[in-house]
Amino acid sequence: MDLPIPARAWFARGRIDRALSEGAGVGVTTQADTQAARRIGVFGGAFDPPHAVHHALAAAAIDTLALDVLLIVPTGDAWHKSRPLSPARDRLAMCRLAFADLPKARVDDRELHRDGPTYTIDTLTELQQAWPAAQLYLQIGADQAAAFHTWRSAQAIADIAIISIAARADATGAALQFDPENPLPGLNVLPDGVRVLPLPPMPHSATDVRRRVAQGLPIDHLVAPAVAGYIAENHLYQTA
Ligand SMILES: Nc1ncnc2c1ncn2[C@@H]1O[C@H](COP(=O)(O)OP(=O)(O)OP(=O)(O)O)[C@@H](O)[C@H]1O
Ligand SMILES: O=C(O)c1ccc[n+]([C@@H]2O[C@H](COP(=O)([O-])O)[C@@H](O)[C@H]2O)c1
Repeated sequence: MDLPIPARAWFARGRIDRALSEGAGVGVTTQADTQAARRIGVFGGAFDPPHAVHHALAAAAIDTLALDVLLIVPTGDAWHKSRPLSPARDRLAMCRLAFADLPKARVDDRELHRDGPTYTIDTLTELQQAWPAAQLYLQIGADQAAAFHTWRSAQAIADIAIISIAARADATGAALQFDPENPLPGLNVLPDGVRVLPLPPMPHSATDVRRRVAQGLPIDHLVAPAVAGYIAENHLYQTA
């Protein structure tokens, strides 16, 4: 399924450098700009690269969960991924471009500055300490919901944050197994501790984007124009 992405003037390739240097409207979180936030969403990922469904999830989470702010958190050292990620600088830059049209999104680079493997519990604990009055929402896809019990301190995460899950399809378009009655297998979560976003299962993946770039196939229907421009200008994903 292709998602239309509104092309904004500054998404044009020639303006990417300017957008990056200005932060493209989404900066690193500061205490000032989220001080009043009571509903803080956290959407972490490798974002290698951020694609159309990441954007759709972010927009849906902001609306459905009535978030004051959604932190887009690129992963530092993804201990759970078998392949090395692209440089943090590139993934951070692409996140700034990909989510810039969502006024409530903030790209937060804290995990990129943390030593050692990236654990979401560390991020949520920091946020909880910084904003003790806020309710935290953690946004994940159905693949991560199925693997959630393997995360470090998974139960503690579910105790700290409401987990918001988006259905996902595999490359064939078949929906991943996801039981709304038992959305986080192996965990003890109250019904109001979990939300499911009203989105259909979609098969997009960063793996597919990387593979298509390596094969010289178009990716314009899969990523924002500015992200496609960044990938081309920086010669990313030349090999899958
Ligand atoms: N098509 C999708 N549907 C639902 N959730 C998704 C989808 N793509 C990514 N997500 C979710 O977005 C978050 C970040 O994902 P990530 O950056 O690893 O993208 P990815 O497409 O899964 O990447 P890769 O193909 O490299 O593994 C995860 O919680 C993941 O479950
Ligand atoms: O903390 C953990 O143990 C943990 C295990 C697996 C995934 N995560 C986080 O889940 C998010 C999505 O992961 P991924 O692999 O789909 O990009 C990202 O922020 C990861 O850091 C976190």
